[in-house]
Amino acid sequence: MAAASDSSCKVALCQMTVVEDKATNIAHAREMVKRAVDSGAALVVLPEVFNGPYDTTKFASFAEPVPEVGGAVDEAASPTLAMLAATAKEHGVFLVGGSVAELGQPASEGAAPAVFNTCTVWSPAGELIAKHRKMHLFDIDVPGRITFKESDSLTAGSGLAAFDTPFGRVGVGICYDLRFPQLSALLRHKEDCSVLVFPGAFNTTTGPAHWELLLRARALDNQVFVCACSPARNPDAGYQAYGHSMVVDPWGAVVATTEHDEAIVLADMNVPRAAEVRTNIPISKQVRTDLYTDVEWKGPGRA
Ligand SMILES: NC(=O)CC(=O)C(=O)O
Repeated sequence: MAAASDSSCKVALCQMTVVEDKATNIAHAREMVKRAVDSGAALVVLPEVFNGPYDTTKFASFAEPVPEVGGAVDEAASPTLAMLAATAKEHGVFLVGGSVAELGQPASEGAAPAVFNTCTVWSPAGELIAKHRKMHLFDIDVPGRITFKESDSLTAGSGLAAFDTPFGRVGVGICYDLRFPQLSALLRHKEDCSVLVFPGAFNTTTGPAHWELLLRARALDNQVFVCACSPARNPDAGYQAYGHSMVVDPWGAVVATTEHDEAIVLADMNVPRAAEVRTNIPISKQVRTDLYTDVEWKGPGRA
């Protein structure tokens, strides 16, 4: 395992090119993780849906069963997860395995199996230590630019996922989850995370407008490190990923990023910096939770 003190950690975001062929993607992810570890990373992150195309008509055919936290991988049924477990163990790193389409149980008897967009996290011993099912599905319609409806083929998750490391507690969300400040706030305040990791795949419409803004906002309003890993742009793909994988510090500054081509983004995270920023600007202590319960809106968002 790459040297990591108790407080600082080198993170690597593997902005990999994803193609139509699952076996090629699995082999390529394994090779990029190795390169990241060779660069000194102790925490390695892969992109959203890294083992196949980001395409609602194809999620089901790429889906694999995902065990519960602590469970064993069925190597024949879940070759992507088998690779993640083995690679984390081989290199002794924490591996945030981007996301894969997860083959779940049918919602009712006779129904098709539910499919989730699921991030798995692997310990340096190769154990599954966290699992997050994308909580907010990416259903948008920007006429003439992009229409995407994950809910055509995916089911939303409902739980929080976080894990402990020697350098601090890390929370996980996936892509569109970034747009909901409530989830990041829960990871920060309920789960006590100092680092948030988001495998994500914004696109050439929403990426330039919102990606950096959202990552910096989540870092600043929670005073945490935010690490977001995208696929590289593949000109042959139906969905054009934005790229620009990025690490933002608790002050809201971008500390490492790239363009849209394949790359490994590396950053040193001095995790105690999060506590320092919270002392400098103590919004967690100044927050008026005594008032919000009286005035809080508990209904759905207004259209
Ligand atoms: N792909 C996503 O889940 C989200 C996205 O592209 C966006 O919010 O924009």
